[in-house]
Amino acid sequence: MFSRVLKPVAGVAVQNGAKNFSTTSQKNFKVVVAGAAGGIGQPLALLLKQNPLVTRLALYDIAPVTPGVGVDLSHMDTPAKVSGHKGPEELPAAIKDADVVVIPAGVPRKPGMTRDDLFNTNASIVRDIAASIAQNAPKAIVAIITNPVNSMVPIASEVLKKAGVYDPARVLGVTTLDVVRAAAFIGEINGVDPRSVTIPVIGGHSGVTIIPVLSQSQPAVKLSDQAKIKALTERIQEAGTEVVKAKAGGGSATLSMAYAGARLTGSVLRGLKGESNVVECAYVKSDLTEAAYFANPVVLGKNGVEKNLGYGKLNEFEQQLLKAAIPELLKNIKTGEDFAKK
Ligand SMILES: NC(=O)c1ccc[n+]([C@@H]2O[C@H](COP(=O)([O-])OP(=O)(O)OC[C@H]3O[C@@H](n4cnc5c(N)ncnc54)[C@H](O)[C@@H]3O)[C@@H](O)[C@H]2O)c1
Ligand SMILES: O=C(O)C[C@H](O)C(=O)O
Repeated sequence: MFSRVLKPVAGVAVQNGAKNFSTTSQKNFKVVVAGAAGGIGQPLALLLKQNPLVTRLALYDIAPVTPGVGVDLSHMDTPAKVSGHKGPEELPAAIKDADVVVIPAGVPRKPGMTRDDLFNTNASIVRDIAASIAQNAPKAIVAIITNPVNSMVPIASEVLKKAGVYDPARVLGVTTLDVVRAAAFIGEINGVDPRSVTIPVIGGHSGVTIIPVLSQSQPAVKLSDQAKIKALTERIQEAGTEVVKAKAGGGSATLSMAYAGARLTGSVLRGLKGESNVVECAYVKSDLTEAAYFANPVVLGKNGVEKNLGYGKLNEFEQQLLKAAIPELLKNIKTGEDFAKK
């Protein structure tokens, strides 16, 4: 049953994405943050305001503070022109002619909840934003942070399909935080700068669907026995829950997510501007496994996902992780597709 799942794809070299923003802007890009007043949205907007590739930054949220967040950011002495848009009636103006729409809109977890528990609230939020993208910026690259990512990407894809504007190269689920965490933990173990660590994290973005491919880490992870490899794998899979527990009812990861979201958005923009070899892990439409959406390294280019690099050779332990992930992914994807087809 998993023959396609286990088929290794040619060796994958992952570079560590947009660690440095380009200093010369060759094109003007409009970036929208949908959910801009939230725990992720505000620091994400703060980081994007500093990216010289962003010339227009539109902030959208239903929260009354949103225009004020826009005014606040507009006082920064960086080139991006900022606009704040509050409430559904202002959504079209926010989205209009966007090159990239990043979506962190929706509720976060509290202790004891799974990401799937957020589905009922967040599904319609992502559906409605996707519908506006279909109407107002059908060519935009859509980067979805909202959980559960495994189901939200299928929802947005189905909405865009229904509107006749779906391009699988332009819809990404943001799994960058898993890569960032894996690099942070490996850096600590190896005693090196985590920014020098390259590590693919594949599959999806929840529990067992998060598969850090530790055998492909560069430099190699300095862990001798399999029990420690297993423990590190589980820590990466449960890192979101580690933050949820530590915040004790105050939400989930926001600052590290904003950092990861700004990195992914920066990489998308570098690809759009024509830079070559921009590689990030992302959850995208895929035919590598039985799951219709799957995360692994992709090359980002002028039209979004230019090339899917696959997931390379997995060792036996990682193949078992993949086997465990696929049924969960299939279930999550079906939940999203069924909702969008209602
Ligand atoms: N992909 C990842 O790795 C990752 C990491 C962390 C968090 N998340 C997810 O990101 C989402 C946001 O987390 P947060 O901590 O920023 O939450 P938050 O509650 O602090 O912010 C969410 C924002 O969304 C806004 N919002 C709600 N409904 C909206 C709508 N219909 N249109 C526009 N905006 C709307 C809220 O007003 C709020 O400002 C959650 O679903 C969380 O689980 C994903
Ligand atoms: O854990 C969460 O609910 C938020 C996010 O998906 C994360 O990985 O931090």
